[in-house]
Amino acid sequence: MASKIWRVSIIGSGNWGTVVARIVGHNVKRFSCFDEHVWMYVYPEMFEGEDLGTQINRTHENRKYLPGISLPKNVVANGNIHECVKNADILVFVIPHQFVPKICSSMEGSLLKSARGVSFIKGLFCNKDGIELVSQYIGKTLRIPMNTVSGANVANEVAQEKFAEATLGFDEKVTSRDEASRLQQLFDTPYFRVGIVPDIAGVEIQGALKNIIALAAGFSDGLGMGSNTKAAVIRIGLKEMHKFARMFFEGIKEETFWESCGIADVITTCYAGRNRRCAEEFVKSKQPWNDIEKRLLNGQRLQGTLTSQEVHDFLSARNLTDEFPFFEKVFKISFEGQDPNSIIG
Ligand SMILES: NC(=O)C1=CN([C@@H]2O[C@H](COP(=O)(O)OP(=O)(O)OC[C@H]3O[C@@H](n4cnc5c(N)ncnc54)[C@H](O)[C@@H]3O)[C@@H](O)[C@H]2O)C=CC1
Ligand SMILES: O=C(CO)COP(=O)(O)O
Repeated sequence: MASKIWRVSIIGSGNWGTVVARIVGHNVKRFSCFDEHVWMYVYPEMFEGEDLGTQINRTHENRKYLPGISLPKNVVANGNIHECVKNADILVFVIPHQFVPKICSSMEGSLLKSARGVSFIKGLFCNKDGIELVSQYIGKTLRIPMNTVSGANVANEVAQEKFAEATLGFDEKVTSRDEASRLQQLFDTPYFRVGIVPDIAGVEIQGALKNIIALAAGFSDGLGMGSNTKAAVIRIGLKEMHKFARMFFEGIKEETFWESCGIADVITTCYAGRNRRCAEEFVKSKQPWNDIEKRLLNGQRLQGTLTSQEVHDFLSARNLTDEFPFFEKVFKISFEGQDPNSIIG
């Protein structure tokens, strides 16, 4: 595998998906071990009277999800999932997690046997029956080895090349250090520094759960509380995130909580993320989540509300909601009309 030229496909072209495609598009030209063309799957939709993928290839800009940022010309948008993935050695998944099952089923039978994947998705599949990381779900469904990347990465800031860090998690049983380093090369730039840790679950679970903490931070902002309150929300949220990760995933390394995928992502999301912004608006406007998402995000998707529901279903099926009172409060404020003031105290 190490001497082969890797062809890369990006599955996703939303706000973060487009930034990841931009980074990869630049990086494959820097290293001879990658094919210089990068496919980017664009979910078919019309924008400004034109098919979005066609517009991206004409303008080299994703004007719907990342306006004002140019894409390198070697990133080629395509609305046909089979064509995007059939020759790919590396599949980079960056779509909202609710769309993963459908995308995976549309890819089945199209992949190279040697393909492998990296998930940049921040979400979780959990319900009353059990819990699964998104990367585990993709790996099992498509029968490919998976890795994961997560970090303090508000997309619009990374797009403007403002310095950020991220963490690449890999499983030492299926991905060698050499392969993990080559993946690191694919994503690392001087303004986007990617560290590697042999701990997929530790990296990924935090990326999913921090979105619940961000909702609480948004409630606090919506109530007009100050920074001490928000710091309290972050502290309590971090403790529950740590407890949840430890309780339901074996082998998570303590050091991973201190990487970009951990505490740093909680901080940035609680100050600059979409979940925070929509939660502030939820408290102020008292409108339903769907209306707020449509009004504020122009087609981008929230992950925290769904994750809050999923975590609640999972915990309540096991009579464990009392063990996670903070997550439970976020759920009740979000979906059962509980007073947002109850987030603290
Ligand atoms: N935006 C950000 O700042 C960051 C996002 N992430 C994570 O990356 C993942 C992807 O997020 P974004 O790229 O920001 O997406 P986004 O929030 O911009 O969502 C829009 C994307 O969803 C696609 N979409 C809409 N309906 C669809 C359908 N039925 N089937 C398939 N795709 C559909 C759209 O075509 C578009 O590509 C999420 O898990 C998010 O949490 C991670 C780090 C930063
Ligand atoms: O994950 C993010 C920053 O690291 C972005 O979070 P939001 O989805 O809340 O914008």
